[in-house]
Amino acid sequence: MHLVQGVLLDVEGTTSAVAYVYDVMFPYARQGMQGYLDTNWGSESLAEAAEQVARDAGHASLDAWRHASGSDPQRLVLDEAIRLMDADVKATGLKQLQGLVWQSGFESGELRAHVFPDVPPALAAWRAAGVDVRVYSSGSIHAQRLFFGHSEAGDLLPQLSGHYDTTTGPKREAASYAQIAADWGLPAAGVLFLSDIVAELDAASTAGMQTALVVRPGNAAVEPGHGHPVVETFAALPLTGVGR
Ligand SMILES: CSCCC(=O)C(=O)COP(=O)(O)O
Ligand SMILES: [Mg+2]
Repeated sequence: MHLVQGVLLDVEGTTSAVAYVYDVMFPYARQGMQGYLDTNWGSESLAEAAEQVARDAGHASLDAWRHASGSDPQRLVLDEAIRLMDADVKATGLKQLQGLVWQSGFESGELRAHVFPDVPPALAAWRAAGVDVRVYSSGSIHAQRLFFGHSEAGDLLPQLSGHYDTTTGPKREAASYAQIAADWGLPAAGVLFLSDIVAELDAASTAGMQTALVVRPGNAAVEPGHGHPVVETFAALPLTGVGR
């Protein structure tokens, strides 16, 4: 492994169990979506997410969608959110909506994010060694901050120096990783991207990043021959950075 100045982390299947996201967080969002829309329709953050849902659905705006369909905009957004959740589509607008619904769960303590036990000590060790750690997830930046701010291991946000979501670009496109490295101010080759998804690692590698496939309990099996180094724990990555 070459010199690592920054570590870029995927969440689901990498820092945290797929089962926590699918069995706890997604059902929480699905059950709470209609009530959240009913209570908060007209709020600024919900309006922004609703506009993004409309754009993701191919409309110029929510108003344009309403005109084209003749339907109530709140109904359009709810139906589309449920359709996307049922199809497990990680669309930017849906992820923004889910983050808003999760907020009260994380803040009340009803939700506490799972992290694998090797994650908190590795984050602390990497940071102490001068390695900058950031997150790139399909989950919105708002959701990421709630997640790592309310984990089973406590508040991990002080160990993280940045967050990226799909507003930067899709996780399976090399341009997204080039954009992240540019925003970070690091050469792509100085960044190690850790993920459970080979297509994401391929995209990061095409952009020039170092990569490792993270294999965790409960992850989907990965076909051999992908060419990425494999780790089962972050403890296998005793990185020594150079600071910035
Ligand atoms: C960090 S927010 C909850 C996770 C989430 O909604 C998600 O879609 C995870 O996607 P990832 O890109 O981290 O695998
Ligand atoms: Mg993942």
